[in-house]
Amino acid sequence: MTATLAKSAPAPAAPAQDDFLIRVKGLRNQFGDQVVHENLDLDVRRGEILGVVGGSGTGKSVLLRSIIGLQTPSAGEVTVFGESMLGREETDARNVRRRWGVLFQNGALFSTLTVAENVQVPLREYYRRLDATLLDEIACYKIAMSGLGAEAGPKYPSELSGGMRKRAALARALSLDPELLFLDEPTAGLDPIGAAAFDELIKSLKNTLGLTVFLITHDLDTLYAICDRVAVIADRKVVAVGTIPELLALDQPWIQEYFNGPRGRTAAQGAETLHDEARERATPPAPAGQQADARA
Ligand SMILES: Nc1ncnc2c1ncn2[C@@H]1O[C@H](COP(=O)(O)OP(=O)(O)OP(=O)(O)O)[C@@H](O)[C@H]1O
Repeated sequence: MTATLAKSAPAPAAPAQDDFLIRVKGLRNQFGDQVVHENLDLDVRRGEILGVVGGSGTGKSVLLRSIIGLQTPSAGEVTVFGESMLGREETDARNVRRRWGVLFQNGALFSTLTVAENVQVPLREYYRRLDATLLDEIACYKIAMSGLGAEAGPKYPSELSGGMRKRAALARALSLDPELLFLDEPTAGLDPIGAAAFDELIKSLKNTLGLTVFLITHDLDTLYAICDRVAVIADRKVVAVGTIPELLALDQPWIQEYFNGPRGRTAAQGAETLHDEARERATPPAPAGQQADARA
């Protein structure tokens, strides 16, 4: 029976090795007696927005830090762009690091530098010979890409709203034209309209620049609006990865509570409404005669 089904409906081809930009295998992280990750596996596919969710303290940020080399795991393997990230020489690691951008949870902007100077920090680190005019031009361009006006460039982080600081941090994360973007709770602290605008920005940057995005979030609306797949961390490991419908079909208590709780249902309804509105906009109105027929 199974064989017949397999013949008539072949399973989709498994992604090739180089379709994975990030591969984490058997990761273990421990602080004192506290084991945060045990035998954690995760693959991130090229070109996808992967949402990473889990309860508070389940180790989402520690996972991000392990992938980008800010946290040395006690066991496991992390490869990014096919390169092993653990135990690398600093020069090698720098060459890999320049291919990604990171937006940390609190933005992590340098408070004594203006927005434009913040954006220039990675450029100065990697391209020491760039002249001041070019640095200014690149900073202007990145600031515009992140949706800020040019007037934000000479401002200090303390002079910006929370949403503007997120965009400034995003401009800095984009400064080296990354292929891969790490975002740690990018919409936390934003009002719903600001959060939705930020989601749209991430989606359009992903589409226009061909980015792969690793996105930690608690924001259900973000998951529905922009994530291709979602990875769920619980019990110290990734317990499931898939599209939201795939996750909803699983009998996993945290997943059911998260997506089917009151907030999850509201986010799903919101996504459905947006989907319907988009479909209506995309459907050309029927000719007048046909409309009359339909009403009759
Ligand atoms: N440098 C550290 N030293 C000791 N414990 C740490 C360190 N970094 C993280 N932890 C602990 O590891 C656990 C996971 O932290 P992490 O910040 O990854 O959680 P999270 O899932 O991102 O949480 P949240 O959703 O609340 O941001 C927490 O219990 C935290 O206290």
